[in-house]
Amino acid sequence: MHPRNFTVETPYLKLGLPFGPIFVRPRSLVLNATTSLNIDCDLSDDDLSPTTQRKICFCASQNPMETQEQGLRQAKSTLTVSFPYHTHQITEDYTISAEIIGIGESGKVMACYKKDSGEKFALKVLRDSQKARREVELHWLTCTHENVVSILDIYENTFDNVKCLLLVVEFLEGGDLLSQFENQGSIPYTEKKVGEIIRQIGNAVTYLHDMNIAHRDIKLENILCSSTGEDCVYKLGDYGFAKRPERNVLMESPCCTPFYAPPEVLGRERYDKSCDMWSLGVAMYIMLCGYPPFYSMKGVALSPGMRSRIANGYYAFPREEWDCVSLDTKEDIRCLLRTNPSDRMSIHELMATPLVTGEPSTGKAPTTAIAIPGAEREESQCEGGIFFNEDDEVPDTVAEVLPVPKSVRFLRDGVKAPRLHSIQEEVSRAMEIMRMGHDQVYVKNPNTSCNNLFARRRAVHLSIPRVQC
Ligand SMILES: Nc1ncnc2c1ncn2[C@@H]1O[C@H](COP(=O)(O)OP(=O)(O)OP(=O)(O)O)[C@@H](O)[C@H]1O
Repeated sequence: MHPRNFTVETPYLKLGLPFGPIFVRPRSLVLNATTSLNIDCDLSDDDLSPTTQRKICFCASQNPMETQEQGLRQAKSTLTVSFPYHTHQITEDYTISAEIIGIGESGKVMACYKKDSGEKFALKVLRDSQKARREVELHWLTCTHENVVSILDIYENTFDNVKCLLLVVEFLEGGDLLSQFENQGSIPYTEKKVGEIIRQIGNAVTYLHDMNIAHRDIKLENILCSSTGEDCVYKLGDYGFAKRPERNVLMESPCCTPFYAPPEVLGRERYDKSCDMWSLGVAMYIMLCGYPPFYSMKGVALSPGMRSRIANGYYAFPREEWDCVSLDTKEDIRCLLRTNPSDRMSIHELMATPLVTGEPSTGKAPTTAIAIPGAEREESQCEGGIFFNEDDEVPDTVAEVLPVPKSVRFLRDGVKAPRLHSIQEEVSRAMEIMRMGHDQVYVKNPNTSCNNLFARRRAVHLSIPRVQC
């Protein structure tokens, strides 16, 4: 689409982007994501002779494009940040449109158009920070993969004395997978379709994990679709929580290998990757039945009950939706939703499953999701089924277990289901808890919180009336 057809150049202040005066400079930079990290990851341990190791270490701390173009700057901290970026104003190259493509926690994603070709792209603006730089760096390192959203250009521009990183990425017309799923009524996808989605996203995750990068925020909103048709290509985006082992431990050692890394660092790395596998399990579950495995029944953000159910792996495969799903696929989900990170299926194991490869299934019998006394009692009602009492707390005794999980009752009783988007928010917060070393704490607004437990305590102790939600 050409910008002449529909867009008027927007006053940037309206977008909260007070672009300054434009300085025109000759430029020709096209980002080329060949990066030193590829080099250090592609080598097997055997290849790591001391000379090679030193060479890699050197490469890892140098930006090979540093001298390529005026306006391109090497990031200041070479050990932690290594991506090329422009320092001239983005408006010299792109027309920023008022069209909002999506809204995420870190702000709006806007449409922008390349001035010389009229091509549409998506623009993400991040306030410059260590976290933002990590996001851009890890995304840039992996963005040449066909199932990762490609980065076209990166700018470092200052607006009102606030330094920002501007990320121009390919625009994916099909939008995010959660919206696509909801737009068709949250009707479960077939196993074939889920297998195809997981195959593509799994390819991206394999690529990341093999580079020792954990995405840590895999969810349907962060899977972007090239189209709404059968030929859709699925791509992983939003590296806001992505992480790889601390460079100062793994890279600053004299020979540039993990020999000096303490076990907790290596352990954490494995933990982070297994967090991705758990998320893939949740995504698969949602796509196969139309509701998530874990959520609060009271429509509140992450309740104590939901938290406990996640921690204990209490979820169900209610028959109504899951009878038509193969035993193998349910078993895959069980292996992905294992509570102990080290027991969880790895990405390589997932990629070898019949669901992903499309090969005939072995038809092996499933194991139970979690062994709790009395769970067998429910088998007739819901396979692998567990939990849920009225107060959204984890049941203390088996007697409190309901035969039909409340999690799906709203579907059967014709009650309007909560939008998956709001449920996903809760799952996202659960993810925050699962991430080790997460650097954001979510604090609810006490005046508007609908959390029942909090409301009860507030009413009892402070005589403040309950919020009507
Ligand atoms: N390249 C793109 N093409 C099309 N839509 C996009 C693109 N990038 C982002 N979006 C839309 O914008 C939404 C938010 O984008 P993104 O996840 O990158 O932002 P965020 O602020 O990091 O969000 P989050 O809340 O997940 O942290 C996406 O869910 C998607 O709907």
